[in-house]
Amino acid sequence: MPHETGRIAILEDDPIMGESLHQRLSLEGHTVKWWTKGEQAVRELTDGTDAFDLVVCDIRLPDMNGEEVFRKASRDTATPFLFMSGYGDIDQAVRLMRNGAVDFITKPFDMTAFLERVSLSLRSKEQPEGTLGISLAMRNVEQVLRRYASHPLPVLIQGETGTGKEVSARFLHQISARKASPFIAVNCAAIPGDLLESELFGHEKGAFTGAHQLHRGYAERAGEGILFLDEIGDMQPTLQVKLLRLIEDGYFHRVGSEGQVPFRARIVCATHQDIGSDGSSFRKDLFFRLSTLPVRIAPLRERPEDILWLAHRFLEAIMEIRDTRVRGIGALAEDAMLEHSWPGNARELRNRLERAAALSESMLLMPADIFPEIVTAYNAPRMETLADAREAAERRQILRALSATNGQILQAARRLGISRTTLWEKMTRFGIEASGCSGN
Ligand SMILES: Nc1ncnc2c1ncn2[C@@H]1O[C@H](COP(=O)(O)OP(=O)(O)OP(=O)(O)O)[C@@H](O)[C@H]1O
Repeated sequence: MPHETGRIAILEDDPIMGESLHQRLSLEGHTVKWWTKGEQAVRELTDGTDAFDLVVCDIRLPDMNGEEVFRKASRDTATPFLFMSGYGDIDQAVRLMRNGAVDFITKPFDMTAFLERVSLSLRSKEQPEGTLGISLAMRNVEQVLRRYASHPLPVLIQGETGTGKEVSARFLHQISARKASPFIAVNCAAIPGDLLESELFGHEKGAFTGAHQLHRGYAERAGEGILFLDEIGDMQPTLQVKLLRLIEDGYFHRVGSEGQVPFRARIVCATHQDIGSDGSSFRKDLFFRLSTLPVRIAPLRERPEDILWLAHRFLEAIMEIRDTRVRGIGALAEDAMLEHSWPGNARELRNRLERAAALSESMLLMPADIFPEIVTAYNAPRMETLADAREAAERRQILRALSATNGQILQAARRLGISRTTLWEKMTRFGIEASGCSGN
């Protein structure tokens, strides 16, 4: 089973568990570091001497809680955390995932399952391949980002949770001249407000009790790259003022210093909140600055063309690294996916497929594999007219053909055995959008 290798840190106080994870990960070809104390982990994760691709972290530790370690180490949120939680810690683990951890696995687990989670976590931060989707909406996003790529101005990415805001920000980084410089991701909701200032701007030695040495913040460490401020809507008002000043002046002060540090990175922010609305308490002047170049990522339900396209990409990635019998998605499961409203967007789609691939016994995924909770309702006979049933089937078949041809309308029409004009007419009638005016 091919897999990614990387630099992995383990934070586990149990000597037997720690030793066995260390041995196994080393055997798999990873470079492994093992800490038994939270304080040790925080120190090494934040002093900038070593960079890790993944931290595998126990939630219960003798000196501090794994959540605390994650918060403190979120000074380097670019490092993904995979949590190992006991059954009673699941709520906490889920909360941590919402705050930026990549994944969690419940103890006790078997080693194969653990290694799969590690591979998936390592891959979760992989660079996008250059295409964000086949829907008109996502192609527009891609075009807009390509247009924005060469500017130094801030970009504001808005969209529901899980729509792919961070994926889009990383895409922007990859297609820009800043590619060779860092992409520093900061989850503003994951770092307590009073800590965020010194995390962003750094602090001088002796700036406050406990500031034993000079600390360079994210703004400095981003160099000439991208400073990605996720969940910007959660930033405290006092810090909003400082961010505004940084954008206007082009420099900032480390906490406890009068000296000016030039800011050379580009700011890209993301939020699922409507921070520009009248009802929002977010500073209007900052909003206008940040949203100079706005991008809106539509929810998945508004771009059904991307559902199967994403599903097949996710499944292929899962099949590459997982020992699964699954080789594809059955037609009924595809129908069910096209009918689902995807409140958790692309993240929900990925999670459902991961679970389905892990649990399914068959080669083709069935609706029950992907939607175990609604399968009864799905199987219940629904009474509809023949005309409605025919239209629904036609719509699904068109979406399948578009997914299989990466949104190429001429090719999709050929596959469907109809003319391009007929396909256009049907797509318009069914409210399906696609890119294709130009020679598609
Ligand atoms: N266009 C895409 N191509 C490939 N993977 C995607 C795409 N969009 C989203 N994903 C996957 O869906 C998941 C969620 O994406 P991402 O973290 O970018 O969303 P988000 O909008 O930033 O979420 P949040 O609001 O919770 O921060 C990730 O696993 C990501 O890899």
